[in-house]
Amino acid sequence: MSLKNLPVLTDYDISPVTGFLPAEEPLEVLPDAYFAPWEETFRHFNGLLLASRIRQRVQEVLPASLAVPWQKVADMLEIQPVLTHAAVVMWNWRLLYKDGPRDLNNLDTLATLSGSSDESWFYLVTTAIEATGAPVLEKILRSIQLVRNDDPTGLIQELHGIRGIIEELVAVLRRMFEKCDPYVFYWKVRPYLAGWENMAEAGLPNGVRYEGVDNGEYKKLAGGSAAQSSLIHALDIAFGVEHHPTGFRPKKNAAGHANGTVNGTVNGTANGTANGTANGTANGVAHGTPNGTANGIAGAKTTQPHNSYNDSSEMTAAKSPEKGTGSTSNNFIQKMRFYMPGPHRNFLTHLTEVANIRKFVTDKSSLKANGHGSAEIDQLITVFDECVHQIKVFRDVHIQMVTLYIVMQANRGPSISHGGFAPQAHAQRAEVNGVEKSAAKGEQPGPSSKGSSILYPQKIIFGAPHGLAKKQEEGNDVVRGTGGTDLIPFLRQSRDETNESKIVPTPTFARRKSSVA
Ligand code: HEM
Repeated sequence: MSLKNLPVLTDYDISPVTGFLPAEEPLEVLPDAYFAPWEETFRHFNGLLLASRIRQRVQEVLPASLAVPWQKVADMLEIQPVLTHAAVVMWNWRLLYKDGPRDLNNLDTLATLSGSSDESWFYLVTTAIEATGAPVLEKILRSIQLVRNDDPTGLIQELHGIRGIIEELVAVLRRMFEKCDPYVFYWKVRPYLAGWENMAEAGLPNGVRYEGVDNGEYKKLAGGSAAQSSLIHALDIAFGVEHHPTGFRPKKNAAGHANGTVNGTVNGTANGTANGTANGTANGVAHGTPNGTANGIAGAKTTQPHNSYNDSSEMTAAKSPEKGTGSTSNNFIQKMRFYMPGPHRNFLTHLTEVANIRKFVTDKSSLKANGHGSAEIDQLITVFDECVHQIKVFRDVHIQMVTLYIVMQANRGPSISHGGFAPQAHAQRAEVNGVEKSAAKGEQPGPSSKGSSILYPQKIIFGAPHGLAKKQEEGNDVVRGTGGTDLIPFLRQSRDETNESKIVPTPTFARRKSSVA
């Protein structure tokens, strides 16, 4: 049987040097005069926001002048017309010194929404992660070839290199704490990343209407998230890390693969067995519709909001950002691929089809179990597990970060003394105290007292919930991610699934450490 050719990075718009980042610095502004109104609005964005005049320039309905070209560009890139990881991380950087490296000592952002250095740092740490991880792609492809050559010695060497790179990713990730203040991130930056899916409480029950696109129907598109990083997906695929819907833990067979039997229930709604087997890694995506991307959703009528990625009813054959991908794969993680540029998504599909490292190491491990072990097999298992362990450590640190940057901020609430000012919150507090001054004086409330320029859109201090991350139920803190996930259980499971992908599993000690919340 002839083997499928290995992917060639450049065929998928991936640079061997810069990975998923473009090899050239991204354009700072669009040169054509046609785009001048966009560029102009964006140049004045922070001023317009401060002066509470942004709504005079930007409506909630996306006008055709924006929606049509945006959709066209998105179609060309095979990405979604919404703020994405690609837009704010991969294509939003410049080098301070042109001959210097793509690292945190030499990167700046092209654009931010809040105008804060915290937001820049938030994006740039992730850009630096993409840059640091770039060499891992060729190493993964070489490893796959070494498996095909039945060359465990070469593979061991290559895996050592990969482990070193993942360690570096963790080191860069930890630098987030240096210059991105959790308070600023949560209250001032994150609202812009929210997208318009699951945003009923923020006043967008149907998403946003794109005038002139698909008969002006509403689109519900998820917010930007580094869960859209092709790099992390590539690592999962390479090492056979399988993700399942939250609360859905399939039994593994001897080779460590899911055999399709569901262990427990899915969010209390599904029980019994999952339809479709989860053989091999992320095969849900492999069978997705890489080219259907934008079209899948663009043509769809607005459907009922769905807030849960754990619901088995979503595990149907639907293949668009609005639905799951028809397997026991984690729907949220699979859905995030529709928010990647098409070539990168296609690369992941191709990679999935040729991934063989885990099977090779598992087979060697079986040899050992049957009394045919060797020092080389031991080394191979060890270094493979070390790579997986580093991915798990990455997720440990990430959970700590999410706890600090989201859960704790959501629980604490906004702080007026922190330098911010929430007009709507003040107006509501005034109501609570029975001192609605403007009403008492018979005056019309001024523009700042009715929330036209809320600087804390995530939560109104004394009022009804209004936002993204918040307590969903009294006494039960459920904080959701921009993608709508019940994020801590989702992230913990993702971490645990990584740990369980080791050939020789080790206990997940990190749970206590990472449960800061
Ligand atoms: C302050 C920093 C960060 C915060 C607050 C944060 C927040 C989140 C949240 C809330 C999710 C859940 C998905 C959702 O519902 O939106 C998520 C997922 C994810 N994030 Fe981050 N993130 C941060 C930094 C990063 C960085 C730098 C990376 C590096 C690429 C990253 C990679 C991921 C990945 C891969 C997932 C999917 C879950 C998984 O694979 O385990 N995040 N993040």
